[in-house]
Amino acid sequence: MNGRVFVIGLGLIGGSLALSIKNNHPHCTIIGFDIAEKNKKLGKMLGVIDDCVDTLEDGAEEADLIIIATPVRQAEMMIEKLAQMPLKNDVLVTDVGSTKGKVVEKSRLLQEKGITFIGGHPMAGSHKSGVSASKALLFENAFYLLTPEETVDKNSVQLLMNWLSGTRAKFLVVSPEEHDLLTGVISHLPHIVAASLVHQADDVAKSNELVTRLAAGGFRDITRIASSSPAMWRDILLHNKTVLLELLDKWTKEMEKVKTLIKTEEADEIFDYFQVAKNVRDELPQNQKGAIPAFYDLYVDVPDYPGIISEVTGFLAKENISITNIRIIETREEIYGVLVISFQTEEDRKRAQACIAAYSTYETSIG
Ligand SMILES: NC(=O)C1=CN([C@@H]2O[C@H](COP(=O)(O)OP(=O)(O)OC[C@H]3O[C@@H](n4cnc5c(N)ncnc54)[C@H](O)[C@@H]3O)[C@@H](O)[C@H]2O)C=CC1
Ligand SMILES: O=C(O)C(=O)Cc1ccc(O)cc1
Repeated sequence: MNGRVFVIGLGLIGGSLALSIKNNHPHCTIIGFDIAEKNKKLGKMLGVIDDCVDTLEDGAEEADLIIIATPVRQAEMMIEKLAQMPLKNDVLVTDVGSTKGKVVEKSRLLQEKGITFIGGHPMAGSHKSGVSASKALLFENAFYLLTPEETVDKNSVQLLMNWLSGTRAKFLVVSPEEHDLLTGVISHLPHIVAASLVHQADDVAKSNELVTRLAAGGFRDITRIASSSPAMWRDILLHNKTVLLELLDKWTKEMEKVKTLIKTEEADEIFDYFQVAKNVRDELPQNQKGAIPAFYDLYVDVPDYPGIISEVTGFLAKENISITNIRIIETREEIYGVLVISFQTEEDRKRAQACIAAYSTYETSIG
């Protein structure tokens, strides 16, 4: 497709969408805007955008597609501003925010001007932020939720999906309310819990320095998402207030239940509590991107000697297999350590497994 795409907010998500749109529509022109000058410069330098503009007006007026990719409270402000600007009659406006209720409500200002707005949320991402972390295939196989209001023409929804086809995401239409409930349960509440676990450990660390050292393993993994952008999460919590207050009430009750089970030493019920959770979790789809992305981890049993990491990455480099992360699990005191290598795709993980088997006798497992 030809046309001008205007991306407002050149961060992880705005940048990744810009790259994926360009991949499938090489003849379109991607213009970027960000309040931070350095992000515009970086976006251009990295080839994420074709050009940048100094003001919102300069980018919006001639745009065929406008993507608002700022934190959600800023997104509301962007909509207010766009509603006061002369825009093309047939421009499509969308956003990428993690909450939808308030953004869609605000979008009625555009609708009153005859401008089509379709709320959007690519349900994949990372705890990293910024345009330099952008990837064209960040959303591959992820769900991409769209929340068009009933007044929105089906052709406009199709047009937006065509623009976004390079994401290779799976589009799903839901109402803004359903969206906020679903993401509250599977993404927003878990972020609050992750942050609270870090706070709790930090509190104990003040009187026992061993906490920090021991937290390097599994604790670090389950609290990874607590490293996400505080500004983004502040806005998400404020936007999804009603849903989150209800979920937190339920969570508190759930914790009270667990407390009682422990106090009364109900061994069988405690067992059941974990057994049911295990059954449910084991049935969740594997290797499919959700809001909290799955990583394609490969565990490699390796001898613990200096240079082992470069030896194994050397095997992978010979076969041109890219990795996204590598670390050693240090929980064991014996001679052998476990190297955990993360890949972007299942195919890369399979190739890596075959490659390591071909070059060494190290045992591998997918955990
Ligand atoms: N990070 C993630 O994993 C995901 C984030 N989202 C949503 O995407 C949106 C963007 O998130 P990220 O790209 O991760 O954040 P980011 O922090 O990487 O990028 C946001 C960008 O917006 C810019 N910005 C802020 N206010 C602005 C304004 N008034 N005008 C122009 N630019 C402005 C910032 O300077 C920054 O470059 C958020 O609404 C978030 O809820 C959605 C899916 C995943
Ligand atoms: O880094 C992670 O695990 C995330 O949870 C990414 C994420 C953050 C916000 C979203 O709205 C969707 C996905």
